[in-house]
Amino acid sequence: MHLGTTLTQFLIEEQRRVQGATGDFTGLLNDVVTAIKMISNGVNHGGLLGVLGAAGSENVQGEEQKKMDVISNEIFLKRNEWAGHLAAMASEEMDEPYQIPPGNPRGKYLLLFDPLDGSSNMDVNVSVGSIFSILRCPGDKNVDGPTPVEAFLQPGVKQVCAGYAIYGPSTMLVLTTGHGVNGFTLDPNVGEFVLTHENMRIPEDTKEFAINMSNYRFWEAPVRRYVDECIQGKEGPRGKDFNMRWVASMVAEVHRILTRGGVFMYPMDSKLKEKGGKLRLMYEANPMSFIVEQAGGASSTGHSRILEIQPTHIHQRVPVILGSKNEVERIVAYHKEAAEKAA
Ligand SMILES: O=P(O)(O)OC[C@H]1O[C@](O)(COP(=O)(O)O)[C@@H](O)[C@@H]1O
Ligand SMILES: [Mg+2]
Ligand SMILES: [Mg+2]
Repeated sequence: MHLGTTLTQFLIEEQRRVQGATGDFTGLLNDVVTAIKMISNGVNHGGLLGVLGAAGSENVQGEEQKKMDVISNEIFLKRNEWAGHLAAMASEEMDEPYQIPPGNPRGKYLLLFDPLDGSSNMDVNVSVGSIFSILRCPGDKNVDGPTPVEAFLQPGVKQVCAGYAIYGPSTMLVLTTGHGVNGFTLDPNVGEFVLTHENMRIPEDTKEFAINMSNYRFWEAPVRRYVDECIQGKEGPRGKDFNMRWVASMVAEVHRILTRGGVFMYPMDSKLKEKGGKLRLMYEANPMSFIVEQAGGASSTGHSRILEIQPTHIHQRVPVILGSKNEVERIVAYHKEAAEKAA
């Protein structure tokens, strides 16, 4: 594959390498990509299309929905419900799994998505994104009746594909099917994603961290220790100065980490304890962890590898610490030391 390859070409080539591929997966990704192009168009036009501001509703998580959250969710559903690739879908914006409408063909895959990530950034014209994860649906696709929630409850290691789109100065799509990570940039004049970032790798070391510092007083001791050591800079135990970033859009943070390294944390804290964390396992943490690991990085809750968590709920939340491998391993070691001391 060479730079300049279109995403369509890339997908067909990749499927050729998989013996017995039916073209189903390529068809599914094409529909996901069409949804992403439509959302990109809406995000880019912003105020011109009247898509800024609140929708006046709340999602299943009790969070205020932005107009563009609702529109993006609808686009994902409509682009993916008709072609017969999917058994069902699950979204951040919907309480229950979305069933393929009666009369439409059903397929063997499950699609999970956060249709618009970082949507609080929409109104201030800062980067937002979409995140998706594809799983195989267990069982027989021709069985009548709705796909049960249990079909979705598979650990992240079972993902067939994960990706995100970032709607920034340019629109990019970054994805993995378990053979490394590749980035494509949307050429708006042609309407095609073109391979621009081949085999993306995360440097193992970094001098940059991302965390919402306003939660400092709620954090657990190992995270405080890590951040305290970073901000002591050259004079502290790390012996080097660190930089900090917080975009409040996980897609933007992960994209920066894939581009130049770094560590991103939305850790457990005392006010999130009851919920289990801030970020959602199945359509935020799992797809991002798959991408990060495929790029040579690491991803953990602080105590365990995110991709190995057995989900119990489609909207389950988890603490997330991901990025440059050596830094994530250091934070995990701090958690282990603290747990051993407490025991
Ligand atoms: O409000 P905070 O604490 O800055 O949280 C920001 C985090 O919440 C999220 O925006 C959650 O995503 P949604 O916009 O999809 O709810 C993450 O992308 C981001 O990392
Ligand atoms: Mg999100
Ligand atoms: Mg969202």
